[in-house]
Amino acid sequence: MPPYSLPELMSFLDGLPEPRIVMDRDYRIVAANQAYVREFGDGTPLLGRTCYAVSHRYGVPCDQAGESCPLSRCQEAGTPQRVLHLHHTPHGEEHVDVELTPIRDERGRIAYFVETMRVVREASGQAAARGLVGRAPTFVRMLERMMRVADSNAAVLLLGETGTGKELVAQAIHQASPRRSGPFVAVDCAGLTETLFESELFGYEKGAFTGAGHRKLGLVEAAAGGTLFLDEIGELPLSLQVKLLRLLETGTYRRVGGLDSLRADFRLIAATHRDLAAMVEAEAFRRDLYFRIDTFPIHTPALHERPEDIPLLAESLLRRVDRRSGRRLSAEALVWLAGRRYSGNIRELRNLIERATLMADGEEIGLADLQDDETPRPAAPAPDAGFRLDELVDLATLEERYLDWLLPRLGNDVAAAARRLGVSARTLYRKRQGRTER
Ligand SMILES: Nc1ncnc2c1ncn2[C@@H]1O[C@H](COP(=O)(O)OP(=O)(O)OP(=O)(O)O)[C@@H](O)[C@H]1O
Repeated sequence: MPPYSLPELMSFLDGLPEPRIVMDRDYRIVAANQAYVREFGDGTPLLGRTCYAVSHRYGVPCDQAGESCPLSRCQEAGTPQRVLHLHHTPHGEEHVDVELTPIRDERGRIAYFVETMRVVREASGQAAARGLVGRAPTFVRMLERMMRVADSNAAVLLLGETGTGKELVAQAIHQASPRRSGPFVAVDCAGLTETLFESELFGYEKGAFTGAGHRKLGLVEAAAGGTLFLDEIGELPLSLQVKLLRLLETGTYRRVGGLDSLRADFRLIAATHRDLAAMVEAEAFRRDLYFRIDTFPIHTPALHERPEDIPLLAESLLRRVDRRSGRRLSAEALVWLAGRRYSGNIRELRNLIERATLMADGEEIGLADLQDDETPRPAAPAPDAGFRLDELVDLATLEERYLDWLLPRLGNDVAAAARRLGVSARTLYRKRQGRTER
């Protein structure tokens, strides 16, 4: 017998707000608390049914259906296990954060498992008019990392191609964090010049410089109690990286023209589409700043890493951009969208759908509406188009043009290009920045 009888365990669990069930070693539900019945109950009795049948409609445990199973992991490791699963709920399929804790009998053997569930409100597994949507394994992996880090105050670094949803992910982490009632302040580092950096981030006192007619709050101060999102951090010039590092290390700053040292109170989320590690090697990004912001990196997958999500995203984006409600994409249109390459990722998909909604007159958006795309797109260059030069140029220009031709072919991956060219990434960065090699 376990140290607690089932009725004792249940009366304890019933008092808890989160949905919880108790399972035996054979995956059978032996008890469910009131919160679980309220949120996940489907009207049919739960007791005696297996968790995989109720949550997934599987005939076999999750690990035999190609998913990770927290129960078998918990059994093997003997410690609590946490995973993210897509579960059937009365509201359709939703992402659920599942935590399993073993309950031992007096001889130390695992007798039961208590499973605690939390529906992830920050992302949807079905088409939705707002927020993150997705169900592909790469998306679920990202979501799992987001949910793990959200509770903490750790710095997060979002790494992913342009248009993969880094800003949306940053907002979702903020929403899932204890700072959700505080502000979310986004800063585009690409737009920060030397002169703007301090006045934008730290604010200024009245009379700090000509034109400073009143005290202005900086973005760091505006983010107090919330999250500061530094977008495009890879674009920050080296001279400004030092200033940012000082803020992060000391946790204090001064308004321009001010004497008081003010304490910063924000959770940092930074994002970039650049290969920061390669930039560090190339000395284009400070190593100390990199390690300061890289506490918890999260990769935001490109569309080609989650092609199965394209129809779901397309349906969701249609609800967001169409001024007429209730229209659908034709089956043919969905197939065409799913088979396309997107160098601009979800942003490009969104634009494509928005244009099509303007072209379509009927209730259905068809292939012709999508293909009526007259804007010349900076399409990814055809891989077989060779390098050509039709005029006489000096060697420096030749090198420059060759790099202009080569880099897009390698996805603008400087580290990969450097390997192909037999030079260091650092040399290549310097060439791109128009500097002479040291
Ligand atoms: N998982 C998702 N579900 C639904 N919409 C998404 C998702 N990810 C991104 N989007 C939408 O795609 C567009 C681009 O997203 P976002 O601006 O967050 O990308 P980004 O990675 O920050 O881009 P950049 O690097 O260019 O700043 C936005 O309209 C956003 O709402």
